Amino acid sequence: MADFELAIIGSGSGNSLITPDFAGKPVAIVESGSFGGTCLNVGCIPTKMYVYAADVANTIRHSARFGVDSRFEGARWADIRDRVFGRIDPISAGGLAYRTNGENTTTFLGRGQFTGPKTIKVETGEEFSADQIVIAAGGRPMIPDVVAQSGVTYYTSDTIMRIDKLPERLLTLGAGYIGAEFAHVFSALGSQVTVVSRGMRLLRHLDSEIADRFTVVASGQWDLKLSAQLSKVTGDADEIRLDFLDGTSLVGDALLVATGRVSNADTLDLPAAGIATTIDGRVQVDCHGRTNVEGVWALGDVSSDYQLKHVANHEARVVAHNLTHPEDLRKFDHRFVPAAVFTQPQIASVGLTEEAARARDLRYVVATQDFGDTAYGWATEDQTGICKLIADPDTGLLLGAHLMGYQASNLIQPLVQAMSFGQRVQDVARGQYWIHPALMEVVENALLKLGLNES
Ligand SMILES: Cc1cc2nc3c(=O)[nH]c(=O)nc-3n(C[C@H](O)[C@H](O)[C@H](O)COP(=O)(O)OP(=O)(O)OC[C@H]3O[C@@H](n4cnc5c(N)ncnc54)[C@H](O)[C@@H]3O)c2cc1C
Ligand SMILES: NC(=O)c1ccc[n+]([C@@H]2O[C@H](COP(=O)([O-])OP(=O)(O)OC[C@H]3O[C@@H](n4cnc5c(N)ncnc54)[C@H](O)[C@@H]3O)[C@@H](O)[C@H]2O)c1
Repeated sequence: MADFELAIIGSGSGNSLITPDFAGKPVAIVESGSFGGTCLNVGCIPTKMYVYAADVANTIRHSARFGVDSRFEGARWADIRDRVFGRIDPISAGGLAYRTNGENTTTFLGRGQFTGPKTIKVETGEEFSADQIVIAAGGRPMIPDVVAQSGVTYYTSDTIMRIDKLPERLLTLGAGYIGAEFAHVFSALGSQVTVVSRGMRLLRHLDSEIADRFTVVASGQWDLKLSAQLSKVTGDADEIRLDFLDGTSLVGDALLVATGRVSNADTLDLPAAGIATTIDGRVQVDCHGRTNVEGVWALGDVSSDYQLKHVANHEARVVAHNLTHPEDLRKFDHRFVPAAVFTQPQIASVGLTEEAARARDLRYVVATQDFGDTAYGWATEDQTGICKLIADPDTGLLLGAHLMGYQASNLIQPLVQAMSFGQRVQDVARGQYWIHPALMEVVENALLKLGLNES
């Protein structure tokens, strides 16, 4: 049986573990799907390339508001798709070739499973051992039974970006990140989109003020079916029908299921290695990325509290260090994890929601700044954008930041920085210049509005 110094299951964030510290040392990497993992092939990167095309389409649609006449004449779906995957597929293929031809790296293409604490068998029949193993096997879409057992053809984020033509009527089950991003993409490019949400509001993980505001904006863009309890899914290749407990139904040409993602931990035969899992089925790790089995580590969606690429990347950097520095272990830093939803309008958040601050019985103050009440907001005719900040009035430290509006995913960064480095609101607001009349003034104004106890 071949023996490796390091074996990695999953070529997403796991691929970045092969640092110069492993130069000349034998490393195995096992991949059952597309090389490069979710973010590259079916996640962050292709979705944001589609989102950009959707933003362009909407800019054209709404240009008359600025006195610029134009007409949206349609989207060439196949051309958009081919631009996206014409960029991505060669990167995936190049990454695979690089590792396959690498002097010290061996790729195994197929599903890997544990056969013991330090041994892995690939579905191709190959089996090997390794001194250290990193589980970076990610997650997969969760499909509710009512859909899975219906026998009806449906799409997930893994498949919908490769379809041949834009559906006329798209039904989106789930109103989280993926539902909101794809609703924007398909609606802007020309589909009639209906978003089906179990709750009263979309993106319910957000601060409720932002989620409420977004739900109102979304209702002007897409058809919404809120508080929906799906009872039956039927249909054929031409039409899908969703029936709900309240007696209503919806029909569409295609169904996107976006009801969350689950860890792939259950596919790895972890019991064969004695590796423990959490109650919700993720690989259990400590703050250094160690599982309960010595020499076996895990990171990213398969084990993390977060299903975000910047978190998986961070965890990979920590584990990469720890693999070769057993006397100087680093810790994951999950204190201030930001996230953005690339829908229309964009949404970004970090830290506590107001509900969470209240539930923790914290002393806090809140300030909000509408994008529309700043000079750049006048330029963009913004009517919905908001920056909401939550801070501790005594220490002047931010507790949470929540933005909805143009470029929210960028605007939030100085707030993430302030929280990460313990910078006080007063210092951030007045200890530096803010470029006038940049859109970033929404952040400056919100900071200045916070009613703190000292200045
Ligand atoms: C549609 C979509 C959009 C997203 N957009 C964003 C975004 O904008 N920003 C953001 O931060 N995050 C985003 N995410 C989340 C992000 O993609 C993930 O958090 C991140 O890719 C997780 O990385 P990972 O390395 O843990 O897992 P992955 O990248 O999923 O890598 C795991 C790899 O392991 C392989 N594998 C699984 N089981 C086995 C096995 N038994 N044997 C061998 N190989 C195996 C899989 O094929 C996969 O290639 C998005 C996700 C989706 C689905
Ligand atoms: N921009 C980004 O960073 C980005 C983009 C896409 C995905 N992601 C990551 O991927 C994860 C998965 O995305 P997602 O949108 O699938 O999950 P999600 O958790 O964001 O949203 C899932 C939605 O499905 C609903 N739902 C769950 N079970 C259901 C059921 N049985 N019937 C009907 N509705 C149901 C939930 O109420 C929720 O509205 C996200 O949590 C996020 O971490 C991130």
